[in-house]
Amino acid sequence: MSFQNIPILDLNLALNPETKPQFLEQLRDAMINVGFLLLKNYESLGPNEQELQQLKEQTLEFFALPDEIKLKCEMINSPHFLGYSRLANEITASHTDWREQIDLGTELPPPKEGDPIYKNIEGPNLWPDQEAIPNFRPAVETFQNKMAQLSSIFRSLVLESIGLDKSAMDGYFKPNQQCKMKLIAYPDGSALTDAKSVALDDTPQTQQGCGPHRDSDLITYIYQATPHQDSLQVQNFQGQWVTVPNLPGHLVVNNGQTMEAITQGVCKATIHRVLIPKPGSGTRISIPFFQTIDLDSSKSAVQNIPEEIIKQRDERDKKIKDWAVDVGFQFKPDVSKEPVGYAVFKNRIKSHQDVAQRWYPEILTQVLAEYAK
Ligand SMILES: O=C(O)CCC(=O)C(=O)O
Ligand SMILES: [Fe+2]
Repeated sequence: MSFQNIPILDLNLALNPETKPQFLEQLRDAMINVGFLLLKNYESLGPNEQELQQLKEQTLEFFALPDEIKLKCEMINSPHFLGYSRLANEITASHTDWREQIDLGTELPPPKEGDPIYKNIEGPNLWPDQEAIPNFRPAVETFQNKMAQLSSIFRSLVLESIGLDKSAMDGYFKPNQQCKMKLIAYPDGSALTDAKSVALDDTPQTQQGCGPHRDSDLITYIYQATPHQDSLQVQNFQGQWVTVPNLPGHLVVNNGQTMEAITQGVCKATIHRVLIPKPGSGTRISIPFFQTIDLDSSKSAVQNIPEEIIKQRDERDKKIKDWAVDVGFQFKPDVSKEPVGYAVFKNRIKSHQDVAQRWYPEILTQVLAEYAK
């Protein structure tokens, strides 16, 4: 049988040499057999309660800004796929996502002339007008810095848990490595009665807050900022949807496809989705942080994974049935053939076709042709 619950891990156990082996064992199981976990007691290495609260307040303030201010930093103005997306403008698994969001990344310069096209994933943010929301940028940057620190330590623990040296992935990162994040608002069902899809001829009857997908990055961390319980779901390896509990003081942690690719499939990138919050439950706010690797990385997968771990991967794969029936097509990184940036770039094009139409019309045509195959 595949997993029925999301494991809960206590980071304090990892910080004490006596309990670290127990932590690593739980972590290995979560990485191989679930792909998702809930992490508690991360404050000494990551954001504290007050910093998360500030980020939540700034997120609420941002979404409450007049449309004209939000639209000034709309993603269509960014060749880097950063900025604000209005409600119902994003597509996942061929349907509209009934959410509104702003994509933010580590503040970086645009790529240089002559750089490969996928380098456009990196660039400056489109910040909302500082006068309208002065505390927004500091709250976002504090969160990014703390999460960059936490995710880097967590990555070493993951490597140790699958029998590798904790520095085994250092070569996949570069100085000032870009991290991504999103502030997302999911209006509840009763607020969507008159809503219209921007991108497709869809209605909120799909119940799709965000359609079934695997993340593209290395590891994702999600701060579920409002107490909604029944929105985020993970598909187990028999195709059943398992709800991720929303526990105060816990971050959701999940593997992305890059992680799966560079660990030879050991760490599973599990399919997940978000349902529209129940009518009357208010807007759900969720803040995922995406740890990414150097876009230029075309190193092959990590080597030297112990036999015993590979065996656990193969046992899991033998049991996988009916999985991924409705996830739709996604570009999967194949680090042995091309730099990881290509897959990440194509997935951005597919999700944000209006942005792609403006900045990369020819590549959009190619991506849609590949997607239709
Ligand atoms: O809203 C959430 O909690 C998760 C969203 C998600 O899976 C994503 O944006 O990749
Ligand atoms: Fe996701």
